[in-house]
Amino acid sequence: MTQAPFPLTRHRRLRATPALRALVRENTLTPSDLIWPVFLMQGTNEAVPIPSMPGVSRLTVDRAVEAAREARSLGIPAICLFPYTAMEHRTGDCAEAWNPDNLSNRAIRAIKDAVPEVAVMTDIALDPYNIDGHDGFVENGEVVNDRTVEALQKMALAQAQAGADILGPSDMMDGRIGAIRRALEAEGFQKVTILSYAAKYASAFYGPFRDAVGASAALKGDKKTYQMDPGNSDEALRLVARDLSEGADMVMVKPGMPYLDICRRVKDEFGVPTFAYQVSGEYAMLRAAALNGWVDGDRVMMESLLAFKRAGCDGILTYFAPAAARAMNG
Ligand SMILES: NCc1[nH]cc(CCC(=O)O)c1CC(=O)O
Repeated sequence: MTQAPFPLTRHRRLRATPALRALVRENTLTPSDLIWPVFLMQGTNEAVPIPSMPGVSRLTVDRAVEAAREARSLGIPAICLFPYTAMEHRTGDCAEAWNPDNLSNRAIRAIKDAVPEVAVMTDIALDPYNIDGHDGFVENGEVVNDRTVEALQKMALAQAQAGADILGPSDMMDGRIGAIRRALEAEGFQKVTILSYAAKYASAFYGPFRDAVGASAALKGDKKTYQMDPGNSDEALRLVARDLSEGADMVMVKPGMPYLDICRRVKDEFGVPTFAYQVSGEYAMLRAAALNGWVDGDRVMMESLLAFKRAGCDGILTYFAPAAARAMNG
């Protein structure tokens, strides 16, 4: 780097006015950087607030369609669906996961019917349907890999059939990306994309999400045998490489803010479309501080999202999506 000595160089010159700051700003945020996660529930014309996520509600399918319309008008390109599954649909065999008419698949169809321009992303993992609350089948107290992957293939095909644009395997089983990609190709779904939750950590920041989808009570034990150890960084690169080699189109790091170092490493190493998930606990802590008047809610929201862009991310899954897009649209 070449720099004249002070006072020939004065760094404050370029910070002196809004115009100059705007001119030299390296990273910016736009509504098209956002994916909006939406929680689904049974029923019609209802929204039930989630206490640990102030400002976020579970929506019935018709209300989720309204959310998709709002996404379109705000310039948010994609929404991601997470179902709150009724207790009677949580079973040992997780069959509801690939039911073509389950809540999630009905919502995909309704949204693609009404607002085809908005991309619909899904979650692929068994936890909403599993009596044990785990992302995979539990046999003799162990989360088993290969049998789970077969179930995830069926789940993926049902979602593709319903019209999903982006499949989001969030389960962290080995071999699932390749298995899902092969199934999609075999069934003629060449255009369906996979955004792999490639580096997903076993995190305490998922707490409010598990309340939102009713998984907190169901979960026995923890997810440390399949989700990553928060102490690891090189392993994230191996997992991203593996998922890309199996046919992932895009990759994700999750959680977000505590793992920006991983986002940067992934982007530098692979240069592929890289996303981060600013998860429920991150949203909850920023909202809680804002509601207490301890921080300026809008400003910490925008600053936290811009940090992902600076770390190299192409986009962010965030519960702030509609609020942030509204703020940007002025
Ligand atoms: N496979 C389930 C899943 N998909 C997204 C999240 C977390 C999202 C959030 O906290 O906002 C989780 C929770 C988990 O792994 O236990």
